[in-house]
Amino acid sequence: MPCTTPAQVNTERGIPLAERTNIVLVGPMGAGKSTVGRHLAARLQMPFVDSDRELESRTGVDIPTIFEYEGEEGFRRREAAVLEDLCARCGIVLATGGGAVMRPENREQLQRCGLVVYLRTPVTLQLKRTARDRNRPLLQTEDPRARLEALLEVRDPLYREVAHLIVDTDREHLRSTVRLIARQYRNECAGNRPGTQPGKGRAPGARNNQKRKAARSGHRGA
Ligand SMILES: Nc1ncnc2c1ncn2[C@@H]1O[C@H](COP(=O)(O)OP(=O)(O)O)[C@@H](O)[C@H]1O
Ligand SMILES: O=C(O)C1=C[C@@H](OP(=O)(O)O)[C@@H](O)[C@H](O)C1
Ligand SMILES: [Mg+2]
Repeated sequence: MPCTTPAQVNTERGIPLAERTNIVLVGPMGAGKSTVGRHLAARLQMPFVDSDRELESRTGVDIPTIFEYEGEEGFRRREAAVLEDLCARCGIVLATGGGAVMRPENREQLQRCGLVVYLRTPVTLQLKRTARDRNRPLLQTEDPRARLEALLEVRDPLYREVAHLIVDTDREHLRSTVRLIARQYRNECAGNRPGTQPGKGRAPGARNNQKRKAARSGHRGA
């Protein structure tokens, strides 16, 4: 269900821009989705939801326990159900888990419900940021670098497919990443929320995936 007035129409993939009132962060483990999401939400005064934390609070157990008892398949099933519920909300900042893009139905819902931002991060940085955390079952392996590389090979095209905007987190500090996404959201989507006005101008440094794709396919982007 659209959150607001269907005044603006975006031709890209037939998805009305007016449905996008959320900000959705995608990207690999250690990209900073949870961290950037929390700061972004504070800056924009929007509620912040992390789909992994939501899943943990619904089940009452942590992610490694879900993997232990139900395997990755069980985790993905639960994750998809959580994402479906969260995508029905309006005006939130949503940090997804790194594998949220694996299911086509997730990709479609994420795309529809918000401005999707891919936090692109090199594997070396992912490794550094996740080294001390035991809460990611997929990295509890002999060779986490090889695992991250293999995952990125499969997932990078999916992150790109779903994203409206790609931000390189290795080139930007946390604060400037947050500022850049906030500005882009204000420009593109904030006017969709009642009582808000879209901003002016484009955030410097932002790479608008939608517009690049639209230019290639001869469409006009959002
Ligand atoms: N832009 C950043 N610069 C420096 N450290 C970061 C940045 N983003 C995240 N981190 C750190 O990296 C770790 C993993 O970040 P997290 O937000 O949990 O990533 P994700 O949710 O994408 O897996 C955290 O300790 C966080 O403080
Ligand atoms: O990449 C993945 O498949 C996963 C990423 C994790 O979230 P973060 O990306 O926030 O670390 C979490 O959802 C789970 O451990 C699986
Ligand atoms: Mg996270």
